[in-house]
Amino acid sequence: MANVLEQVVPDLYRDQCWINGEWVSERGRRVLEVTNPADGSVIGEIPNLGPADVKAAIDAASAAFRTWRKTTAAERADVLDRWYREILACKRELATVLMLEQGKPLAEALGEIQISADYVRWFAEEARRVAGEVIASPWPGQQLLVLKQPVGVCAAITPWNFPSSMVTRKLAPALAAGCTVVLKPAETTPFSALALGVLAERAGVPAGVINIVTGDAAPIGEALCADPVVRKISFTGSTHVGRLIAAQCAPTIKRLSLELGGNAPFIVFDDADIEAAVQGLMISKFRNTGQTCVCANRVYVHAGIYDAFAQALAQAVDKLIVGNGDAEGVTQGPLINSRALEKVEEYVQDALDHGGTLLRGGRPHSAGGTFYEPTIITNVSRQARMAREEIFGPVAPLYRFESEAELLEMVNDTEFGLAAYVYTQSQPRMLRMMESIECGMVAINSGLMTTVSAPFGGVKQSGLGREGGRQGIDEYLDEKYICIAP
Ligand SMILES: NC(=O)C1=CN([C@@H]2O[C@H](COP(=O)(O)OP(=O)(O)OC[C@H]3O[C@@H](n4cnc5c(N)ncnc54)[C@H](OP(=O)(O)O)[C@@H]3O)[C@@H](O)[C@H]2O)C=CC1
Ligand SMILES: O=C(O)CCCC(=O)O
Repeated sequence: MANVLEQVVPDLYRDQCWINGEWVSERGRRVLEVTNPADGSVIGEIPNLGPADVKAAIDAASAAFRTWRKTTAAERADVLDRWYREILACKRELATVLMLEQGKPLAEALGEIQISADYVRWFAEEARRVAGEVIASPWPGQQLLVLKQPVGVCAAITPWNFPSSMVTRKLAPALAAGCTVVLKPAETTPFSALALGVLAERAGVPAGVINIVTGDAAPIGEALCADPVVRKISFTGSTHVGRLIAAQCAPTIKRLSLELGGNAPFIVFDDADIEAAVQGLMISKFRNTGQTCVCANRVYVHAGIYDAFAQALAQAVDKLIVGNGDAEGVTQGPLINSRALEKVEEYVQDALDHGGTLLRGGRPHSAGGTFYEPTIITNVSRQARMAREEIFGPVAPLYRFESEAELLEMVNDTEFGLAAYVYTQSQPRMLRMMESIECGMVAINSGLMTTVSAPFGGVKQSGLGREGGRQGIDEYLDEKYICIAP
């Protein structure tokens, strides 16, 4: 009997990997079941590929690189543009796959598919704008040039929280630059990536330019990191795995883009528009049920408005609707799996043990499974684990501050440095904050900053490199200096 995905999206469902333009089955190996986090039901199966299959994918990418790198920017832009159109034409089906494997509400899934497509279009445009440099020579008659060339075979390892947009945010700039790719999507959410592969094939992406392998992350990751043919790895996921990948890539000195964990401060000054700040926090904190790396992780509220803000936030949280992604009006899906649920439960208990007070939620949701109640905890201690570690769940911890100096000391007291949010009406304060917070991205009076045209990424242990923006394509280009004597 056909499984759920096969029934719902027959044209986009693949339970095979894509290597050298062929759809490859498990070849007698184990298959892995993929479940819907909303109810635990099995929605499909994927091959659990081993190192030999990964090697075949790398070899295919290497062979394809020889010709793909020689295509013109306009040719690559045309292929990407066709991929963009195929994605948009299947927006609803792709959103359904995403919702079923990841759990996010359908409206959010549709939004993710739109931005996935937009990354492809953005980098189709950027492909044409890659330009080198001519440098003023210190030697008479000599020419000094800088060429930009594709890095080579790249590997992309993508997470389960944005199973579609993280794929195109990596693959589109790679292809635009002239690189070829081996993609390993998260085991929990592989079908969005495989469906994007189907559409890439329809768009005419040549065999071997994109290869998709599925299975256990550790051996596949190791094979990708160890192979000298792979010249770059782009990874999004936990800082823990990011460190491991960096260490595994050290022997072959690969280029790395690492988009890792965050610990975003969300700061509300006493001159802020409280209503706007609450609306911003609802987006920043509760989008994707708190499972984004830029989610507000620490909410700092000035003592003068702390109680009023907490009350307004509680009223907004009361309006959230928890449930299956396809149910009318649902805003909060399940957590990705039982490990994620346990982690959230532990962090909440720890915050309460450290003196925090529950204002809302604080328990698994009555819907069961991995659903968790949208939660607010006030008076959270700086010693609580959630002050230092990424919660990755629908929990808003509130901290009180009095002075800017005290605030900045707390805000920067973290190994992470991805995103920060500041709500204030004071321009001098905005300037001081945007200069002083140690992070890669600051949103001022806004709870959402991700867009294809801006460079996304962190400092400190939140990662290396930038994705999106005009910077995103540079991650896939090497610079070659040429010195020409007469
Ligand atoms: N920056 C971000 O957006 C993300 C941050 N996180 C953070 O990590 C926490 C734990 O989540 P978790 O899913 O365990 O995070 P992981 O870092 O384990 O998973 C993220 C990605 O890394 C892959 N991966 C896991 N182990 C390896 C490995 N040894 N080599 C190569 N790739 C590997 C996973 O593949 P597979 O799924 O197949 O195991 C997945 O694709 C979250 O609570 C959150 O704090 C998690 C995901 C995304
Ligand atoms: O969590 C991430 O790794 C990416 C976030 C993308 C977004 O903000 O939409």
